[in-house]
Amino acid sequence: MTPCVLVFAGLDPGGGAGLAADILAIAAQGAHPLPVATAITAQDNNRVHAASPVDADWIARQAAPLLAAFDIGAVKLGIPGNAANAAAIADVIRTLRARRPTLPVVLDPVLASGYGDALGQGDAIKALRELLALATIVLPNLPEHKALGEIHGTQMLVTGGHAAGDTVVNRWLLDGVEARAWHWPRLPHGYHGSGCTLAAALAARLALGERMEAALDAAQAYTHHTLAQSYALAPGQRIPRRLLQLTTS
Ligand SMILES: Cc1ncc(COP(=O)(O)O)c(N)n1
Repeated sequence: MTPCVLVFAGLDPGGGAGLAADILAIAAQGAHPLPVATAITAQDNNRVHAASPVDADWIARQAAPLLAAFDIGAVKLGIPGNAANAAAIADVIRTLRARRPTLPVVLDPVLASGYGDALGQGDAIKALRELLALATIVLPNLPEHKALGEIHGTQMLVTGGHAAGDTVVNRWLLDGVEARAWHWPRLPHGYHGSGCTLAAALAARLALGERMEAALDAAQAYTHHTLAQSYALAPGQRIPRRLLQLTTS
């Protein structure tokens, strides 16, 4: 059966990040996305102009029919929008975990856009706190890792895209101790939605039943490929190519 990944994330109508990115990245792994909207945003490939959370009631309302009808193999968390939405998402996860205690939950702790634009209301770290405690693995970039610190009992993949150098080093930490590091050749551009792509692909791989190390391998290789094959819609950040191109030779 095709496994489902329940996604909580914001809508980027530019199609570069958030739900649109997650849907493509999950489908590309062979899993089925269940996209629950947490916020509506106004953005292009570079800047976030505005973000508005959905009513917190609508988190449970969107998720309820999905929980009733579908077998959920993993959860991917992007921006919650505000603290009330984060609490409602945490309730959904607790319901799912009561059925399946080992349910993988992948959290992309988005504190701001690449340019530092806000993606929600209120203190983003405070809103994430309850979700961080429920996550199986958290994928912070270097600035996010610095802001969050270590989270006891939670695995992390700290992505090194923000450091200098010809290689991007992604570090897998178990309780703060490095289990493995991956080295990827640095690509020459900036990308919109690369963090979303990696977290969504990882959640899909876990839903497909892969073990964490294999899933991390596959999700990073896929993400690197989407960046290497990226395309431009406008000057500035490029868009990861998340769907394979069919050749017609
Ligand atoms: C709705 C939404 N969610 C997340 C991001 C961050 O994207 P990135 O993966 O580039 O950090 C974004 N720009 N918009």
